[in-house]
Amino acid sequence: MKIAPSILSANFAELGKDVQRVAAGGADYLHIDIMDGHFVPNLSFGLPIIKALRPVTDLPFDCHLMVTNPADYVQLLAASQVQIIGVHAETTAHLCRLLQQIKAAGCQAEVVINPATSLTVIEEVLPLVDSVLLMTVNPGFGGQKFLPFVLKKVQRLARIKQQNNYHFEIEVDGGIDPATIKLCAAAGATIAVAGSFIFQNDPAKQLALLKAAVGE
Ligand SMILES: O=C(CO)[C@H](O)[C@H](O)COP(=O)(O)O
Ligand SMILES: [Fe+2]
Repeated sequence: MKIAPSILSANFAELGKDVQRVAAGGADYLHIDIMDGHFVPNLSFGLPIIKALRPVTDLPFDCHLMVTNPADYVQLLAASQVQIIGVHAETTAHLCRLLQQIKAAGCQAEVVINPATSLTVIEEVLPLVDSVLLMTVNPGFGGQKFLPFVLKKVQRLARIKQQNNYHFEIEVDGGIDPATIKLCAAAGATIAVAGSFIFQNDPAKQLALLKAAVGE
């Protein structure tokens, strides 16, 4: 199980230091939540923050776009050396084209769905994607409670992946702590995003608690 700390819950007054702390603690990715106040009822941060953080760490940037017009940002994010671009299936009528644009820009394509969105919405594009992010909270805010009904969706996706010999990562995002990461790993998730759990205390210590919970 790989871990992607979400900087949404970092201390913004010392963001660079917090990023270095999670990198030193053994994080596998840096999860960056971009919110526009339209697709989700919250604002977070944008490209200047990504550009400022890029020289701070070699960790791959996993950019979770919670915006109504993700296609407008693909080129800008690729130019800012973001490795993974995650787009919500709910934001576009042309999901296949959007994922192709991400790949053509040289990035890994990640498709994201809300807790209430069915896997059937993304089934046809599964051969195209590098990762599938299943939201385990309703997107928009850190510190929310994990929604256990999504575990069945994780299991179903893991089964589809195995049956078709697909190679995408199965990522979960929201409400991850030592108890819920264990449930997600058992269901077949391969990457866990964690924000408030990691940054509520010493990030390296918190990362170690998550890894220990999944036997790493
Ligand atoms: O996409 C997100 C919210 O929309 C965040 O990545 C997620 O909520 C992480 O925060 P926490 O671990 O505190 O739930
Ligand atoms: Fe996220």
